[in-house]
Amino acid sequence: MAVESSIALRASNLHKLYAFGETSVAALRGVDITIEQGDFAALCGPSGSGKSTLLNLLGLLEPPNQGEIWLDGQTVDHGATEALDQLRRNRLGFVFQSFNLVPVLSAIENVELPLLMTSMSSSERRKRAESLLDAVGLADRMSHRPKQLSGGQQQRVAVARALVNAPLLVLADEPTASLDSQTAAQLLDLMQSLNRQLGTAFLFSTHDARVVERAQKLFTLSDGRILA
Ligand SMILES: Nc1ncnc2c1ncn2[C@@H]1O[C@H](COP(=O)(O)OP(=O)(O)OP(=O)(O)O)[C@@H](O)[C@H]1O
Repeated sequence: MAVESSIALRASNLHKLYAFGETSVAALRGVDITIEQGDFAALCGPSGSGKSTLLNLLGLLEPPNQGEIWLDGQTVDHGATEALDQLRRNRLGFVFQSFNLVPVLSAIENVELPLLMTSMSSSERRKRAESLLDAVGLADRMSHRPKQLSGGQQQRVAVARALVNAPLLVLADEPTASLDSQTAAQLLDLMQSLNRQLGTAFLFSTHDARVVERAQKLFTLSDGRILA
């Protein structure tokens, strides 16, 4: 099914069930969500309401038990592993609460990582990674390893890495949760300015009221459903 071109991602009637032994948990129970190009959107809700599960499904990291996802106008086929990997690599970026940088690589090598699977030349890769590290204010930290950087700086590297493949949408799971409030505010300023500058859509989950305030769009999850 084709969807309108201003829509970055749409999901309909998503269900996710986790089963273990005789018990199971319905983490998502019929979620509909639309992210338009250029959105700066937040997903909030109490612990256990399904925020991470929803981000994992929208990030094509896990398949739903039921429901459909359209990304960049294409219906996602969860069985087509290679096409799924390619779609994820080319159209999505990820930021995690715990930064998830590779400790033995420098900041610039971490940012270049998503480009290694593309046909881009090494000089072009380096140029893109440099320009993104510059954009996140880390031009003077390119050769530092993650442990030589502060938490806020590490998360900036992660934001640069998420954007290096020029994705349509960045999914960020509690991106400010490991940061103090001042650093969290600076990271949000940065994400917001990159959102405006590059037109990349952002969807981030959060518990933090200050993060929620910045969002143009707010989705509230409760017990596996999005509240109207
Ligand atoms: N891999 C898994 N196996 C089994 N149950 C899971 C798994 N992942 C999540 N769940 C369950 O699904 C429900 C939703 O979890 P999820 O992590 O999506 O919530 P959340 O809103 O992100 O919570 P938090 O804010 O605490 O991170 C919870 O009841 C959780 O225990």
